Amino acid sequence: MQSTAAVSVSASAITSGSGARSEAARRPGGLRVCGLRREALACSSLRISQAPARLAVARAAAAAATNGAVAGSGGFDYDLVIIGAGVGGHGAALHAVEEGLKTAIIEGDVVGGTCVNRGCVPSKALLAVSGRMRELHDEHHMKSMGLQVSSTGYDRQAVADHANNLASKIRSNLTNSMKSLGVDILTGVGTIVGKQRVRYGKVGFPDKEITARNIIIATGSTPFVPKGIEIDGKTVFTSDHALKLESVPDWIAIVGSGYIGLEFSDVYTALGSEVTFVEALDQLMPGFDPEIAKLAQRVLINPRKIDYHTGVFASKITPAKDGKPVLIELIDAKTKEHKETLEVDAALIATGRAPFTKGLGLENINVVTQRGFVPVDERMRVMDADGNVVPNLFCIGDANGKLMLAHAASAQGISVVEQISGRDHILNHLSIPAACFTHPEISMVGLTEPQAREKADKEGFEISVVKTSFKANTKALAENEGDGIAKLIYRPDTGEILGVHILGLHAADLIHEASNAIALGTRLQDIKFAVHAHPTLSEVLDELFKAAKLQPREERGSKPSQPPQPLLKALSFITALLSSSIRDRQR
Ligand SMILES: Cc1cc2nc3c(=O)[nH]c(=O)nc-3n(C[C@H](O)[C@H](O)[C@H](O)COP(=O)(O)OP(=O)(O)OC[C@H]3O[C@@H](n4cnc5c(N)ncnc54)[C@H](O)[C@@H]3O)c2cc1C
Ligand SMILES: NC(=O)c1ccc[n+]([C@@H]2O[C@H](COP(=O)([O-])OP(=O)(O)OC[C@H]3O[C@@H](n4cnc5c(N)ncnc54)[C@H](O)[C@@H]3O)[C@@H](O)[C@H]2O)c1
Repeated sequence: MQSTAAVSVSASAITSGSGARSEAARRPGGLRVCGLRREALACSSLRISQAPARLAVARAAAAAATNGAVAGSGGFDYDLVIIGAGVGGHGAALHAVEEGLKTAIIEGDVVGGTCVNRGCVPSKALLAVSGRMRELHDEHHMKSMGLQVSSTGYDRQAVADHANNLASKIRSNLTNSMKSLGVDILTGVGTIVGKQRVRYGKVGFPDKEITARNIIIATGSTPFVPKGIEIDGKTVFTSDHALKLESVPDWIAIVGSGYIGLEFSDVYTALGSEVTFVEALDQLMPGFDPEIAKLAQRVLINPRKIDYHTGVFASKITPAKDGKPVLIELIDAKTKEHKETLEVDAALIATGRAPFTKGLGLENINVVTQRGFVPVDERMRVMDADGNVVPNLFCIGDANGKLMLAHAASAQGISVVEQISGRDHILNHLSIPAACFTHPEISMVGLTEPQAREKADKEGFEISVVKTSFKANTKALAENEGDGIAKLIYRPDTGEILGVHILGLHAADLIHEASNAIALGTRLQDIKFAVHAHPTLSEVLDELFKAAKLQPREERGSKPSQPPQPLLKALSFITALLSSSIRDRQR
């Protein structure tokens, strides 16, 4: 039991879990890449002493990619300026300094952005508490393992402090990792004032100007609040307020059953609230694979104190005032007719996020946003109003709206730095996993079944689907956590993995075997022979891959698997090295 999480318990025997460890990933060149997941401590141990040898090569390659001028020269103040120090900007900055690029990051608020201060980090601290509370409250679960819990309770302020302290810790780790590597952290709001020129300073009065060979916009997003909803921050609020856990309402309506809604329903119900979901679409969790959403409803919604209204919009929400409760007017999502008015203690608005791109000065460079999102191509290069690439300007993370996840933002940033370092790179977004950290967790990568069927119909191939259950897994049963399935959608003719969806214990960790397989182009005919330790939850995926029925070898598509990314990277590194040494000899 972590002492910082304020759950008070008295149990006859409880085994404590260990904390997560972050680790720097190794790259072919021998340097570690510090990205989002390496945010905690590993970045400070990055071996920068190895950098100089590659630095010259990287600079030469970057120069080649940007019309011949050597990076750091040519009159620019910086090789790279990043606007926004969230996880996307941080991932890009660390990779840039590793590549030898002189880098600055401009932040208008606090380092860490949404994920660290108002998103992933504090929410996962609250979910860690809710997971333990849920387990300790589950008398049947405890008894079946021979445990007795005589009483449970929590101290709301201490739980809130746990989340806040974690955010502060990660924020300072992020800041220190950039400082120690020589990233210039510039304070103020950044505005693009012309090609390769950024001004920054106080809002409306940006008084300092810098130039950069390349600029990355990484300005993120803020909560989207539909018209008619009045936020008072006390009884009607967004995740920004909810994460402070200033209260635990007896009855809370959660508007929107996406990631935020679902995770907060897990927190609130574990802490004793009753929840009512209001969802505009016809089913809860509409973003998930429908079969997984259905099972999630059986596991995460129905047994808990949760009811729901689907197919309705919350058209008007009035905060509690003068002894009156929060009023929520529901209208039919299709006919727009008034359906009913809910009276609740509080309402959490979890209806998506809006890009934070106002005031960026995009009009100065002929860029028009689309619903606020910065238009980009598959290389994150910003497109102008005429559909042309704006040279030396990129946009990553929530601000481009491609995939609003922390690790996606960071991966896009690393991909951009690869390009400006002279190595072409396109990130395969279908290989990026996502997870919802409920108890149990849900995770996914690639296509949902309906998406895969649509693609198959269009492109004229067959798909197959197999499933395995956590109920048949020894480790899950030892933990008494047999609720859950894993689902694989694949092409029987080629063995290509199209999508994997998991609901069950530690699903968020399990998904990486599938996402790495997709990223590296590994086919089922190969991965099904990989060996998994016994007894582990990973065997759920082992079973899944083995269950896939492929066409006989001679009938299978002959298209070779995509070469692994590390191999591609190593090849492009060698090419860059050779071409820079040839150029050196010609000078
Ligand atoms: C409650 C919640 C939970 C979440 N949980 C998860 C999770 O578990 N896993 C996950 O992958 N994702 C999660 N997300 C999503 C994740 O937080 C975002 O996808 C991620 O933060 C996006 O990163 P970013 O770098 O694009 O933007 P942000 O993190 O939003 O950072 C943008 C930064 O830019 C700064 N900025 C904006 N404009 C300017 C300007 N003009 N000049 C200077 N600075 C500027 C902002 O102040 C901010 O610091 C969660 C989100 C929320 C709200
Ligand atoms: N674990 C994670 O990775 C994690 C956790 C939290 C947030 N996030 C990210 O943050 C982003 C925002 O999350 P979110 O849950 O707010 O958005 P979301 O897009 O996941 O879900 C929003 C839901 O609100 C519904 N909705 C919209 N307007 C409505 C209205 N007026 N009345 C009723 N329902 C309405 C939508 O149909 C949808 O189901 C997501 O894109 C997600 O990627 C990720």
